[in-house]
Amino acid sequence: MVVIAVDGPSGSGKSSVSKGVARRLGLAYLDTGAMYRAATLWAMDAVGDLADAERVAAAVRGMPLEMGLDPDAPAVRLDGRDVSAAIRTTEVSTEVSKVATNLDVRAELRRRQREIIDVAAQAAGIVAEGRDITTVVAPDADARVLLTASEEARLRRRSLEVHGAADAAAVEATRDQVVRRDRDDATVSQFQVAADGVVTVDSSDLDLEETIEAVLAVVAQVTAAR
Ligand SMILES: Nc1ncnc2c1ncn2[C@@H]1O[C@H](COP(=O)(O)OP(=O)(O)OP(=O)(O)O)[C@@H](O)[C@H]1O
Ligand SMILES: Nc1ccn([C@H]2C[C@H](O)[C@@H](COP(=O)(O)O)O2)c(=O)n1
Repeated sequence: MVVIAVDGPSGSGKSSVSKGVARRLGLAYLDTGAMYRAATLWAMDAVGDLADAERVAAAVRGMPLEMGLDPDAPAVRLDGRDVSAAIRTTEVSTEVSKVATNLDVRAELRRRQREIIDVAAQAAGIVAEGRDITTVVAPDADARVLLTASEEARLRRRSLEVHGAADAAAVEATRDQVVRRDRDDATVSQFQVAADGVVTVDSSDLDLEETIEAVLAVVAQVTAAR
């Protein structure tokens, strides 16, 4: 019965590290960014114009979303259809901040995220990751971590993931998905500086396994101190 909250900027490693921590501790895993991506896909189909804040929020309130919580297969379903791949396209990545900065959408997704976390907390527990989990969605989580990495490291990682290379051209092609998106998202969430009681883990010079170990060490330390 443990709740672990992880926030951080794009490419800091939140998803990979949170899944690793959930696996190691036998916990559920919630990718809240995937919920914003699913909302974007749903609103693109249902509304079209993502600048129409009221219609987008109404569509999201009616969105039939199911979040898989298995860290080995966190499937995302919309109206029964597996959209795990469809929510990761460049189009959704480019548009998602328009939906994530809609305050009525945030209120609806926050309500759903809290419900999922509350149910999971009655069982083994959960690792939930995103931009506002440590500060807004689950500020009472047992362990709260801000996962950071230098802009250079984050651009290199995302570039390797998307383009299979980290040369200057590939890094430039990735910049919008990392730097511009963080700038837009930071207008509604605080994920660049740790809030009070949130422990920062800087993964710039760590590999994935070392980062998972560093987060597990924070969890062990803060839960032992309770
Ligand atoms: N410590 C690390 N060292 C090297 N590569 C890493 C590390 N952490 C994550 N990565 C790699 O960086 C890429 C981005 O990681 P991930 O998708 O987990 O980041 P994220 O913070 O969830 O990003 P976003 O918020 O944009 O979805 C992945 O290819 C992942 O394997
Ligand atoms: N708690 C959250 C989670 C995500 N977002 C926004 C920020 C991103 O642009 C988008 C997709 O997230 P990603 O899959 O890249 O982690 O969703 C947010 O505002 N709050």
